[in-house]
Amino acid sequence: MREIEGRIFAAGMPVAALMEKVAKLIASRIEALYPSTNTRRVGVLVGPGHNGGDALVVARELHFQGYEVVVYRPISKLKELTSQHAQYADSLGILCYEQIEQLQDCDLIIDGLFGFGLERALEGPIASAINQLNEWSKLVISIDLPSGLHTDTGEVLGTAVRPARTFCLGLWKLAFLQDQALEYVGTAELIDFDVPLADIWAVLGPPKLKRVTKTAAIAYLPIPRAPVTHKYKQGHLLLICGSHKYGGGAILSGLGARASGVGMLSIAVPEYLKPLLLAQLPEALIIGCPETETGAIASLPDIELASFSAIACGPGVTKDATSVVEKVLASDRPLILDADGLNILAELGTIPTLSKRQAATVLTPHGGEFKRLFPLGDPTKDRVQLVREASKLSGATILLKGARTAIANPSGSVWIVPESTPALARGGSGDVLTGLMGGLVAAASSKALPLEEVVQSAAWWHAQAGILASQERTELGVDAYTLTQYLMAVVREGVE
Ligand SMILES: NC(=O)C1=CN([C@@H]2O[C@H](COP(=O)(O)OP(=O)(O)OC[C@H]3O[C@@H](n4cnc5c(N)ncnc54)[C@H](O)[C@@H]3O)[C@@H](O)[C@H]2O)[C@@H](O)CC1
Ligand SMILES: Nc1ncnc2c1ncn2[C@@H]1O[C@H](COP(=O)(O)OP(=O)(O)O)[C@@H](O)[C@H]1O
Ligand SMILES: [K+]
Repeated sequence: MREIEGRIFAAGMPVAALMEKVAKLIASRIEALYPSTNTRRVGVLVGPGHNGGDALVVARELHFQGYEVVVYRPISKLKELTSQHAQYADSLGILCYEQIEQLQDCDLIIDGLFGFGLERALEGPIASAINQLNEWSKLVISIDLPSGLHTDTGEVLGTAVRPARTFCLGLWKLAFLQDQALEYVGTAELIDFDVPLADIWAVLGPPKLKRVTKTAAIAYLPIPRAPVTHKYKQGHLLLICGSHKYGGGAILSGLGARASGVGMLSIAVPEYLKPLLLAQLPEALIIGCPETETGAIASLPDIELASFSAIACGPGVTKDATSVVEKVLASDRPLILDADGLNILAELGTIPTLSKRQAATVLTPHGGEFKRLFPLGDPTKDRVQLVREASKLSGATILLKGARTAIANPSGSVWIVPESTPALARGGSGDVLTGLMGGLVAAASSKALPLEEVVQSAAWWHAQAGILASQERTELGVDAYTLTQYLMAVVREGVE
């Protein structure tokens, strides 16, 4: 952002003019959301840099709109432009305090302490003031970033403001897409101040980090179908799932795969599950497999793996299905591995095993599985960086599940699903994703859709179904079976 901003300034845009433009946009959003009729007294936290400058321009605008504005300015040494705005605010009679307590009776607090220029951990009186503010549980909104968060990793540097809403300026800062920052940012809104595309490209090159949008996700679904086609042209998925311990995962993945519209669906399960699966998924070919003593799938009988368009393996298989996982890894079919399929891969040795694969592999770990597969660092920290590194090392597409699921590809690109719902944090919802993605990857062969795009489509679709279900049924009403029943509605709304 700093480099992009630098290009804009070098091209002739005055720094002060940009600050004015940005702050006016913020002020008008505040006026729309919190009219002065109900929000009388506004406290503005002003830091030493241009985040503070923005805040002072907002303070001035709100003052002229009839709000009663007071400022808290804990650091007296200000950048020049910020200092000029501070002087002008003083001249208008806007009161300025060095103690946050003076803002305790405000209806709204605007946080302009630090933006992307925060360099080191907050400590001392500023940190105490932020902690105090958080204890008041007041309505707070942050400019650009909650003060205290690292703009890229989203890590809390010492302490951080917890606003109800954050106006992110210009381009989404990476922090907004990192799980660890989400409990801080509140509702995130982008304030678009017309950053020229040419400057973005000049600094970042072709986009390597992408937010999955509805348009991109829908574009890579296998629709519309060719008018003349047949079931084998629409892909054939082999789903390998289930055990005595975990039977339901097979049904959930099967229902996820059904929603993908895949032409043919074969499901390999332990023999005992066959009648149950047949009852739930009459259209599927159910392959009953011999079982280990522990009730896992022991082997895949008489199956020609090469005849499938894709294989998805893992939900509910348990760690005793090693030989099956070895067999699918050795096949030349696109493979999606999930759940214990991943734990088995980790035991086999992730990177040496994957280096022998001849076809594309997609791994869909949650944080715990990721750590076992790739002991690279803590996946609750800078997830985007970690998942990118894991994909580079392994040559596989890695989908790291979470509140902001991140998908990295061997090409170096990372996709992030920018919207989801904690309603999905529930046993079985990942199984649905595996089936859905498996079906889409298999069906993609009919339209020669690239794997990278298909995986992001699946992740988006899954998250949107969760959102839709939780809107209708509350966050408590999205069990994994219900989730499968909402998949179709997402696409119907998307293509309308
Ligand atoms: N392109 C953009 O995104 C635009 C950004 N603007 C604003 O400019 C901000 C960035 O401005 P700056 O680069 O001045 O950075 P900040 O305003 O984020 O803060 C940097 C200042 O804080 C000091 N500082 C850093 N860490 C500290 C710590 N731990 N304790 C005490 N002081 C510390 C630095 O010495 C520096 O003076 C953005 O966040 C945004 O609000 C807008 O004015 C215009 C457009
Ligand atoms: N807090 C959250 N917000 C949004 N999505 C979530 C959240 N927690 C989990 N999810 C999603 O729910 C699914 C859980 O999958 P997983 O952990 O494999 O569960 P299971 O193995 O029980 O099916 C993933 O798609 C994940 O991204
Ligand atoms: K801020």
